[in-house]
Amino acid sequence: METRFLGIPELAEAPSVAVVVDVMRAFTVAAWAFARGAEKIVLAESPEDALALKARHPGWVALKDGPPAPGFDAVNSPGLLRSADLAGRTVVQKTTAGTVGALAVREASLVLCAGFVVAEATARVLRTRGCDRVTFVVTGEGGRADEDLACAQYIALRATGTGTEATDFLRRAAASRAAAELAEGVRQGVHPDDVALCLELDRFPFAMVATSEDSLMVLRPSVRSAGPDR
Ligand SMILES: O=C(O)[C@H](CS(=O)(=O)O)OP(=O)(O)O
Ligand SMILES: [Mg+2]
Repeated sequence: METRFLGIPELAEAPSVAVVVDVMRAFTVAAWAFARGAEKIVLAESPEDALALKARHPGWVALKDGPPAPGFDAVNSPGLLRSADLAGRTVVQKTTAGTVGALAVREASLVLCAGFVVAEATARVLRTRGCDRVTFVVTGEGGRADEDLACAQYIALRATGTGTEATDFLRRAAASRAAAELAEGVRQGVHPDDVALCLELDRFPFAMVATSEDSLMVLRPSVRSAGPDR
């Protein structure tokens, strides 16, 4: 498998297969939303778009990063979301890095959104589909966020089938700037358990696939299909 690791500003043309990584916190939050019963997540272009979508669909749950904001129902925190009842709900998510990265590769034929909590499930999709060229989008800090790069490198190694040990990759993520900012209260809309929740390896058995639906980019969980792994 040929892999490359790019920041959002480095995405020149649409890749064929993209794995968009945001460990802290967008795609850990997305995975928790599905675990709490959400049917789908619409990735919004802007806070204004998120609110406009919610205005058209009052039953939808609008979520954005930063502090609680008027019109929004939730913040981008796994610790705060893990007790929410989202059964059957549609979540509209807008964050600084993760959702922007996914929208930047919306023309790709396969878009997976990932963090450590869905690492093995994501790698399995790449293996079973026999993807030979994969672009990992390292969403944080213009491509330099080490929590995202470490997770991307780990998934890439798992996808090639090698028995990669996760410890060093998780250690890098735990030592990242994002982890420090979350722990020190620099970032807002934070629960004390957020960093630990973002570092839970393979907490969930599903991968997360984003596709275009009616001009929106929609993320859904993808449970392992029957049949042999390759
Ligand atoms: O909510 C987060 O952790 C960040 C927001 S920021 O980097 O603190 O501004 O967003 P994400 O897109 O999940 O990295
Ligand atoms: Mg991030």
